[in-house]
Amino acid sequence: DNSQNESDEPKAYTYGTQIKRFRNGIVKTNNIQGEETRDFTMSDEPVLDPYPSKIPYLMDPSKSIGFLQPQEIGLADQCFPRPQCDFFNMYRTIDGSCNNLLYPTWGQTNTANTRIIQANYSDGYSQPRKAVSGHELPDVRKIRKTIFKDIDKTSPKHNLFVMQYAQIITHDTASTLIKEKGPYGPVKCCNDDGSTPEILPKECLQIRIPHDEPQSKYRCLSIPRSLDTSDKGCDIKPVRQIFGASSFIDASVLYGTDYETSRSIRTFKYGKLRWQLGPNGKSFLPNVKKATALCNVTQDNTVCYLSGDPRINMQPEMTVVITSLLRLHNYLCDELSRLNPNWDDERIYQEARRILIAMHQHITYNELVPIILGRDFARENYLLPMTNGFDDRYDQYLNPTTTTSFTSAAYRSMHSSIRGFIELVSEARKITSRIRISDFFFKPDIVQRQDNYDSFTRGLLTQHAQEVDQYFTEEISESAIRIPERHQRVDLVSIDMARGRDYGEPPYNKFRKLCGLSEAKTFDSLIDQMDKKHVEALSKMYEHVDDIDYYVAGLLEKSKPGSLLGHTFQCVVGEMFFRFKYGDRYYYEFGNQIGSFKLEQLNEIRKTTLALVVCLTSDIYSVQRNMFEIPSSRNPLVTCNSIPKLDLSAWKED
Ligand code: HEM
Ligand SMILES: [Ca+2]
Repeated sequence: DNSQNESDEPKAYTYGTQIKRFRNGIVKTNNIQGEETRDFTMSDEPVLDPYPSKIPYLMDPSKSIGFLQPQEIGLADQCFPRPQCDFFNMYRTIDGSCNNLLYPTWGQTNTANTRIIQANYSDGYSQPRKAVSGHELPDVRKIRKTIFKDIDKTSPKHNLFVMQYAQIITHDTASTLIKEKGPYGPVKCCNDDGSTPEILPKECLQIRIPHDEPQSKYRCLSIPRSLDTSDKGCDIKPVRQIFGASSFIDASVLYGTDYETSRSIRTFKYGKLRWQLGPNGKSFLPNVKKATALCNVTQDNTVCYLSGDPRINMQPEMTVVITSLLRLHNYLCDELSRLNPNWDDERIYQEARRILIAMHQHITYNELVPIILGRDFARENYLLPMTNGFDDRYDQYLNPTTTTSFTSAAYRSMHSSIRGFIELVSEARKITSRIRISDFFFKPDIVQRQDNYDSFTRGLLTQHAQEVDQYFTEEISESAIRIPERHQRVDLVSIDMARGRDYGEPPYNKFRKLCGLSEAKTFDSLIDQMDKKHVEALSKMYEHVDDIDYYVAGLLEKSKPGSLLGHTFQCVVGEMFFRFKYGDRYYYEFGNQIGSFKLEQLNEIRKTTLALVVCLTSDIYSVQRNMFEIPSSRNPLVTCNSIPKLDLSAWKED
């Protein structure tokens, strides 16, 4: 009887039918009309991981313990009204609703995150986890100061574009909302003068400063807890977090996730999105010149951009890449109106949006995913796009909703790849200046000064990323969101750990089990995934091996061959990208769906590269083909003229 112990017994029946169904689809290759891609960008790339692991969904079901039952995964669905769906809508909705026609709230904005392992709250409802002994877990700031120091270790091969595109995927698929109102008014986790409130409101996460750190009265780190189903008056147990973005990889960062925003950024002429001309005659996102919590302008003549996502002004490189998507959208509109002069604004907007999303998904699965997860792993788990034909593996029973384990730990680990100083680089690939990133949080003005836009982009292509490891730049762990007038500094790494506890993430050991490893009985058994010194660090920090935070141990794991991530992060991120793909009815490679492309259109989309997008949307003359790797003799700069273009004539209507 496995009803007694939630996660100890194999649940062969969990997902049984769906697994079989998907597996049949895969095993019987005659079901697939096309071929999986082999290597696109580097044909001589060797196999790095001869034994790539499988994501939980594709693993032997008896091993994928820890999964919730389908009805538990969809537990929060009952909290939200069922939207009315138009079954014949060729285009995605803005908020992601009705993507799944059976479960129309799956992936929809302002619904709840889902989980892949049952939550671990100390009260079974919403209070953060405690140690097995019943004591408090170690303070996150203490862990941060002891284990996650600032040591410079750059990736030999990968550039900062990996970091930046990865963050775009984050904002596309997740947006944690926070509790803003408590019973006694707005939630304040830190006083205005930067000191800690004497009684911390229960809507706040306690982040204590360890005693051996220099103390200051004005050093408050506490942060609000995230908004959850109980705030929406929905009493499910344990709570689920509400998120403010559509789960699907649908460029909602550019287009918005609610109808009001999406309309506010449209011109309603020729399908185009609103733009303004920068001083150099190039288009930039609309400048709203309005200070908000997420844009720190003090004077009227400075810049605050508007786009589909409020985090657009967070840091300049984010702004640069979203600006390139804006330019791409408007370029596509020009091309489509030239081909189809009779199309109205709505038609052009929707078609350009559909093409842009497809290009964005293609870059994600063809270029980014193989870098983050490893090409062999990506191939093993059916994440690579096909070279021709349609894919018919849409799975209506696969829930694409963003999971808490992905956002609070596995994918957040890439905060480790951030550089503290950002290089601006000339066409001759000389560094022309270097900025300190914390000077430019929420101050995007710099992007449209002189030719900075191009220089930032070249910087993303030539500057090495940091390794995804236990080291984090103090630019984010000591000064992210430096607000000088409020003496407030934030430690993003401590927040990451605290957020995991806020979400009720189970400890590391559960993820070992989920991902096909054995549950560690003692600290020493962790040695299969990490160096001895890390095992020791963990055993000094935590009382019990079952206490270890997933985020912490995951970052200490050795990375898998060809991947930026260790075993359990690769597993959970892999699972998520699988769901974002096979759970998205509008995924660009699917045939036989209402929103499917024609085959000749699909084959054009497959020519998309990040190189093409950068060439189309900037004044840069040369780029490397493999855009997420540093230029080298194997990955030389080539002129933009030599990058294959898309021929949009397949979109011309008779
Ligand atoms: C300079 C760059 C970046 C800054 C300043 C930054 C900052 C932040 C902040 C302030 C949060 C919210 C923390 C919270 O309250 O829980 C966050 C969340 C997050 N970040 Fe970053 N981040 C950066 C880059 C990245 C990158 C490269 C990734 C790559 C995957 C990433 C992944 C995430 C994820 C998954 C979340 C959770 C999102 C959510 O649930 O809303 N971030 N980041
Ligand atoms: Ca989205």
